[in-house]
Amino acid sequence: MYLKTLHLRQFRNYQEQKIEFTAAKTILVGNNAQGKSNLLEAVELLATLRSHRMARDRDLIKEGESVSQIQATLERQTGISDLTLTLRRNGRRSVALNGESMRRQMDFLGVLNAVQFSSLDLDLVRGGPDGRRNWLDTLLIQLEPIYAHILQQYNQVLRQRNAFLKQAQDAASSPKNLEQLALWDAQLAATGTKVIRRRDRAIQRLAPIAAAWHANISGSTEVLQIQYVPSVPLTQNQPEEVQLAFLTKIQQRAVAEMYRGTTLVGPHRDEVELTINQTPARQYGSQGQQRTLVLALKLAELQLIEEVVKEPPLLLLDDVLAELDPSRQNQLLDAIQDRFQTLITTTHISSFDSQWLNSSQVLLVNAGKLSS
Ligand SMILES: Nc1ncnc2c1ncn2[C@@H]1O[C@H](COP(=O)(O)OP(=O)(O)OP(=O)(O)O)[C@@H](O)[C@H]1O
Repeated sequence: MYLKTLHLRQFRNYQEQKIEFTAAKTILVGNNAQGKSNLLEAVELLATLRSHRMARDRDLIKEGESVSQIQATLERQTGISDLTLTLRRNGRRSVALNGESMRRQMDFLGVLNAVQFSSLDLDLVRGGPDGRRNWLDTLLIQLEPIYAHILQQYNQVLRQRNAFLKQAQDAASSPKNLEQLALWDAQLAATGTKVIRRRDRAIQRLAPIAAAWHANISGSTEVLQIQYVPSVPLTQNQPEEVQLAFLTKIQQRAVAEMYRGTTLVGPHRDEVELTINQTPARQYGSQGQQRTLVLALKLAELQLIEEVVKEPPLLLLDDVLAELDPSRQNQLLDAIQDRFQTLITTTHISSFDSQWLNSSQVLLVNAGKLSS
């Protein structure tokens, strides 16, 4: 797929900016805080309706404005699509495809696919489990857009169940409350099971691809394992079995949940374990080795999305090339070639080899304005 144009209106530090992409690689050059990452974030939003910076919509809208709009034309094998995302200060969003407003955001997801790679991704190795869950969810949204809806349903039930547990804390064992709790348990297990089964499937597909990339980059000296460790034991991926295991576990933790006033079982407590040579990756080796792991994950994401959607997704490289040593840079560049349209941000154009520069479109970014 190929992003032909992008039009930002009152987005972050851009007042109004139209961009036409004229090469498979676009390098955005500028000093810190000029708007390079903001531009990549706009593309990421069109792909996933999420920002890996976890920004609220009101932070995405230009200061002093109430509405922001991101518009793009995208060429796919099936034809050209026009995507529009409108953000409002009150948090209400709307999406349109080819000028037609889409009622469900799910119908908008999956039109544009992109893999984002920034220095924040190192937190996948070093940070807590929520970052890894978030990464997996963002990938799943692109693999199966209906997952966005499933996750939203689960989170809604979780919020309501938590509110109930808090409010019922003092009279937890009254028959009325127990009856009510059983209803919430059933809903949590039903929606949670859908999340767990999809996360399991995605990791099963991603893990061997990432392990192969990792062996390739590390020269086969290291073995990467990615394992999904759901909060509910998953012996089989049959929905009835998972749901039953969910209910059993939640009943075992009922007293603790009532006491703490919050839900202790479910995919919001899942973990994705990354190990290298059987040692947890966060304890293993140098920062360089941790970067290799993240690079392998990103290459695996690219490959998996391509396999599933049958077209190469976009790659958004936010200031990461300079952080990789020359051999890893080359491995990444070799893997991308011209197959994946790539937007790259950098503060120093000198870090690119001349062959690359010759085949790339170079844009300068300065205080929310682009020039060539
Ligand atoms: N909602 C907003 N309204 C106006 N300006 C904003 C808004 N959000 C962010 N900015 C501005 O955008 C700039 C940050 O841009 P961005 O994160 O794209 O930096 P960058 O060019 O990628 O630089 P770096 O190399 O530091 O990552 C800052 O000047 C910030 O004040």
